[in-house]
Amino acid sequence: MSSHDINNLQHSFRRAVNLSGSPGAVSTSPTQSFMDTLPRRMSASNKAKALKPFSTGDMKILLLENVNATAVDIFREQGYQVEFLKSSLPEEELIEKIKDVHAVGIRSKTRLTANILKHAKNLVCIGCFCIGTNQVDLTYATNAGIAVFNSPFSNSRSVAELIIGEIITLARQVGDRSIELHTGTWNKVSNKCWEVRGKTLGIIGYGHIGSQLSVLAEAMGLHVLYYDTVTIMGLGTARQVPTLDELLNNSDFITCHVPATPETKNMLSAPQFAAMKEGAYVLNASRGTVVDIPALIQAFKAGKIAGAALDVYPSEPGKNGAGVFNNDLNPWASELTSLPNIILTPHIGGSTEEAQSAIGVEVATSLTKYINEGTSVGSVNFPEVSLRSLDYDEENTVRVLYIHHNVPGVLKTVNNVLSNHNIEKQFSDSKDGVAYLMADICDVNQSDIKDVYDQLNQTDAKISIRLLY
Ligand SMILES: NC(=O)c1ccc[n+]([C@@H]2O[C@H](COP(=O)([O-])OP(=O)(O)OC[C@H]3O[C@@H](n4cnc5c(N)ncnc54)[C@H](O)[C@@H]3O)[C@@H](O)[C@H]2O)c1
Ligand SMILES: O=C(O)[C@H](O)COP(=O)(O)O
Repeated sequence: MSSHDINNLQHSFRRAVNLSGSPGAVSTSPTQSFMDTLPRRMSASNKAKALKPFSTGDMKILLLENVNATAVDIFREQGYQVEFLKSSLPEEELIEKIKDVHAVGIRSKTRLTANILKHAKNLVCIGCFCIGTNQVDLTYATNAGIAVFNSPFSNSRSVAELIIGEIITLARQVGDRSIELHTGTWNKVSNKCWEVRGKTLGIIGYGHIGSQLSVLAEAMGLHVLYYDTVTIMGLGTARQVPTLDELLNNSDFITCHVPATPETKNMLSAPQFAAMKEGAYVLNASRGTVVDIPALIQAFKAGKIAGAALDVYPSEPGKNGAGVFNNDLNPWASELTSLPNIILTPHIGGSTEEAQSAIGVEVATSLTKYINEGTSVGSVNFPEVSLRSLDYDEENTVRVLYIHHNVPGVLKTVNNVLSNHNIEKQFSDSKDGVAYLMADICDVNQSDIKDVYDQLNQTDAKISIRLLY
């Protein structure tokens, strides 16, 4: 039995009826062994309240990158132990911290590589408090039985609004005029300053953000073209084009809203800049790998593009501070920062109060439901499995959470074990070679629980097991 299994088992066996906010909450001591902790049932007066299936006070949550207070509140209300840090952590420090936590919450900066995750022996789930999940080694996480959650669209509107602001800022050279006046220079010019009305916006990636942006842009009188690998119905009069080149040839503003994938790496590089209209503007608030920045610098210097707005970079600092965006991080940094009409923002596309608050609630709720009930709805790497709440009024009911490799014969073996009891309800689904079975079994005596666990633990296909009761 791995230490991951042991921990999951111990936590499952340490269940107590721990009611959130209840002064009389019962919690088992972390020093108790699982044999000491007989299941305790809710009293009738507490029936309506949320029930934690084990001692939530034992759950350790590590939150990095200044995750919103809404999330911290939700976790603390559950009784979890929460460690909150404002910044990301260097690899060595993260390895130390992640060793004994059950859930970790990150944003876009923290890389959860296989090398880090292999130390996370107790980790049950990861919360990406953002849209992107490319910072997590999803393959490793899946094969280690770690569910990953994100917030797929809570900050889409914030990004779309930033891009609208930047389109006008670029077209009117507002950034340069502002910098000049900050240093006392009055430079009233109209040369190469444009209205956006009647111009064409080319959107690369017409997903949550791209499509929101499309609606806002049309309201300002822009024509919208979009390129996407999937055929998508255009909103308003926006028109999908069949090739990236067609979009590049015909757009005055080109904005990227695609995920970081091998296909989107350097999607805008020298040939694509060459294909753009003279004096086009380029915007990227997706991922730093999508635009080849040295090629962008060359295109700008050659007069091919008239300006750019970048919110994301191939390498980004792990924390705020003066001087952290430098040539050590990205070798072209000083050259880029010296150019006019290039708006540079520190990955703030989704950084609004509204977005962060909504993301905090959404991801913390998903993690809590997964930890307490096993519900994987909304997970990016697990099959979505859910059952109605476990009936804690029923004596001797146990919820079995069994994550396994999706190979033939597993369900037969598992149900052979479970069918010694009354299987009240069961749900199973698979995704990319990994399957997840959730079952509530009744008539399980205290002495049977370890037996169920041991038998499931011996199955070849097992990745991880939790028993909630
Ligand atoms: N700057 C920020 O703060 C910020 C905030 C939110 C999201 N983002 C990033 O923005 C990106 C887009 O987010 P979203 O929510 O709109 O994603 P989404 O998944 O809703 O949409 C992405 C779209 O890109 C398309 N696509 C994928 N590969 C493509 C390719 N090779 N060519 C053309 N189209 C392709 C998809 O079909 C999809 O329609 C993500 O990378 C996300 O991480 C950045
Ligand atoms: O993926 C995202 O949602 C964005 O890149 C925002 O990331 P952040 O939470 O680190 O600002």
